[in-house]
Amino acid sequence: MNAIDQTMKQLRTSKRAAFIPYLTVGDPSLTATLDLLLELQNAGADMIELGVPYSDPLADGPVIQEASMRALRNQVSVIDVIGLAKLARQAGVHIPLILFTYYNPILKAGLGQVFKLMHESSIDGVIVPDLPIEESSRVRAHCSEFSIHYIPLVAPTSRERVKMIADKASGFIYCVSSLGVTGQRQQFHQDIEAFLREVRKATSLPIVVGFGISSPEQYRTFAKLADGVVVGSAIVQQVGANLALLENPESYSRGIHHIKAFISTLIGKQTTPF
Ligand SMILES: O=P(O)(O)OC[C@@H](O)[C@@H](O)c1c[nH]c2ccccc12
Repeated sequence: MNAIDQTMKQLRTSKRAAFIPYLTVGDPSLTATLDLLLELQNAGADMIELGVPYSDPLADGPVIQEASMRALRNQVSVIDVIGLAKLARQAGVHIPLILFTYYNPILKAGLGQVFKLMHESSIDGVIVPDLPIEESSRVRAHCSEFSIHYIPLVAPTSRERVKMIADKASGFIYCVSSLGVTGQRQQFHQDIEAFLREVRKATSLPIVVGFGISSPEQYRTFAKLADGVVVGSAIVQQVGANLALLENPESYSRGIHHIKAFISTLIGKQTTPF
């Protein structure tokens, strides 16, 4: 059984939604990302989305776009991201890791090579937001070869496609809460609850919701409606806000602590004083 399945099974027993943070890997450095992975795990993350920086992130808002540009200044490639996952495993990150990448970087790196390396790094799932399910057979074949879950996105506008997408999915279904691009928001799609109920009817897989979730209230609301909640931009924004601290060895741990405090508040855990 894949680690994602085990985690979702345990969470179902304890009646708790998975907390799934997203980070842009290499922002502002690979070292900082490695430390943040450990901090996220300590703060209560149940799985983590490892974002591959990309020059044309069409589904991303300004926060993740800027994070991608910062990481690309360090020339972070999809191979570097997979290599970091391996280092994270050696450093004690044991929760499931999901590679989050646009299609171009893995196509250019070679799907066979990418999936072999992902397997060696114990990466448990992959999300490719710009790969339509109709064109995903090659990626899904590589996923099956290494028992890596292929996690598709479904949007409130793709209702008639939900069943077809769900039938080709594994791990969980990623339901985006709103139309448009990633980024913190006050409003979500007007009938998001009905949409989540429809997705639940179309699959026996866990359903996870993401897009725009950035406050403890929003987190609590969605944690009741889904089996997992993804938070990306709000956390990536905290990395951007603490860049100066993170880029100076003297204040680095203070920067990490600020991000950790934000996450603890977001998911409703008490923080230890610095
Ligand atoms: O950033 P947000 O609004 O919290 O949404 C999650 C998102 O970051 C992450 O899952 C993601 C990053 N890039 C994406 C592109 C498409 C869909 C989802 C994503």
